[in-house]
Amino acid sequence: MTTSNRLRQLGDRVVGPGRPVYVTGEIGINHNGDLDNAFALIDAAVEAGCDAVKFQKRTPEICTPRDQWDIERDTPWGRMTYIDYRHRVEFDEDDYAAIDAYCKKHNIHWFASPWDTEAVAFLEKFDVPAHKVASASLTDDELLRALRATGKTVILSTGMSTPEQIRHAVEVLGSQNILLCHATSTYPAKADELNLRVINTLQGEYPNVPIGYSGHETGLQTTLAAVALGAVFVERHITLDRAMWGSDQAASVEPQGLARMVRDIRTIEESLGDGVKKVYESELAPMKKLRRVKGVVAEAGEREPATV
Ligand SMILES: C=C(OP(=O)(O)O)C(=O)O
Repeated sequence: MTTSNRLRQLGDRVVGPGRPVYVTGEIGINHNGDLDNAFALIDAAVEAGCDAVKFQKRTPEICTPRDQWDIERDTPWGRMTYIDYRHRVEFDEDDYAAIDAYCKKHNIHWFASPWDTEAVAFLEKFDVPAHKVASASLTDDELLRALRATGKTVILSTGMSTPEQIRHAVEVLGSQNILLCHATSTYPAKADELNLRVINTLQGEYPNVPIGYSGHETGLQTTLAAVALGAVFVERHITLDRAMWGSDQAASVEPQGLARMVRDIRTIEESLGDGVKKVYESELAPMKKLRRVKGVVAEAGEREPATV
């Protein structure tokens, strides 16, 4: 198996085995429709060393079932109908133009998961490096076909999906431009339902597709384990404060945690190495001091070192 066909272009970055893990801070709708919140979240992602921030883009009239439009609910902005609320947490074209400029200025990618085909057309007005398919949209062939037509890398999340549904979605999207993400779609996801070994199952089943991880757990250890298992792309929801209004906030990572997570991902990718057993130059002094039976002496860095 070569790795070259498991590499994907995301703007000016190449993502895949042997390349730095591409880390995405999923803002989703944790900005609560407030551009200042979005900028503060972008700042946190830049500060942490993320490669991208991500949003969710919906056309409310298409994504909200008609029978829910008029249901009233209490929100931080007063009592309003559900359709008004969905509009309240959506950014318009001017907002995204401001986000685009802000991300360019701070040298961080942004992209989004469109939840309907109008949202695909909306996002295509911008120079986004990729599109994402949320797990909930994996069975939406019309959306997948619209995304395939963009020619961009499509990141496909696989939460709440069967192997057959995933195979069908891959067929509709074509495997050449996609990156698959293992995910469990519960918020927060429990450790015993993360099933991180599915990352290896997907690697085996889709040898020509890079495999990543989109996490909704609390804590960071399991996301780091996903990287150790070979995830080449990582996405976690981010928030300014887990106590903020919104259904995704509680299962999101705050700025300090995000910085720790990216730092630890970089250490893990460095420490995974190339898998070739060798004796390091730096091991020679400890070897001299500690090893009683010398064995066959090998040069530092040789592929087949000492027999002991
Ligand atoms: C919900 C989303 O993705 P995931 O299924 O990976 O959480 C999304 O990208 O909007």
